[in-house]
Amino acid sequence: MKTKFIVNISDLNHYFGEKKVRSQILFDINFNIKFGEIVIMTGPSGSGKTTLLTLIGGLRSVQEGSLQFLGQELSGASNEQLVKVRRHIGYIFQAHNLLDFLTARQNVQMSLELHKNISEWEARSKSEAILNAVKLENRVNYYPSDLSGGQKQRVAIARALVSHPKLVLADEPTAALDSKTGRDVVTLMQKLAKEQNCAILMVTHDNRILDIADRIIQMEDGYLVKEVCHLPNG
Ligand SMILES: Nc1ncnc2c1ncn2[C@@H]1O[C@H](COP(=O)(O)OP(=O)(O)OP(=O)(O)O)[C@@H](O)[C@H]1O
Repeated sequence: MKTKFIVNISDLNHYFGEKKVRSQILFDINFNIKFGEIVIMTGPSGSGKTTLLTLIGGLRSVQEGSLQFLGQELSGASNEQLVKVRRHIGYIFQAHNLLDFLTARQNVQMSLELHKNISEWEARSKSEAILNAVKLENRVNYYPSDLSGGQKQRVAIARALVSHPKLVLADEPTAALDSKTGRDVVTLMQKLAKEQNCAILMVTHDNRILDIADRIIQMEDGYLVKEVCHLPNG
């Protein structure tokens, strides 16, 4: 049966450490993400947001409970299966994580190189097109050190979206930006994601951007404590 959810989590628990120092970080998480939906996750520092994001992203192994991505169970998945899952996901982090020795285009193109059936010419032209979409057409050959914070974050958005992922995971993408630039960056993410029917799960402490969400969820001490649905302008 085809699932309407891109992510489907039930009774998920997670622990760090072993034996006596083992401590539980996530408790009984139940939550879904629909195709094309923008979900914002908030909550105090240390409440487990990044841990949950990395589990959903196939960047760490599920220990207890169920986490399905596109209907595929990630609990007990092999490394190979996790690598395949990651191809459907774009990642955007606070510190943009661009490679300094590659130009804007090369940084974007790198993420297409995971997709082996794309020729170099095609990868290059797709990369230039998406840099165009984030209004960096005149910065294609610039290195990250010659770009502003907002421009770097736009390259990171282009890199995350160039392969048309089903889901983008963003961890505080506006943290290093002033409020206007931060706003522009998330508006752009929202626009591109809606065009591509790509879901976004974004961790943020930035109250000024909450209105771009279809849904807001809140973490506290490892629990998902609150969910606000159907915002008026979501
Ligand atoms: N690799 C690790 N080993 C042990 N404990 C960890 C590890 N990673 C995170 N933790 C602990 O797990 C808890 C949740 O951390 P997490 O980074 O998920 O929180 P967060 O809500 O994303 O915080 P922040 O908003 O500060 O980024 C914290 O108490 C943290 O110290």
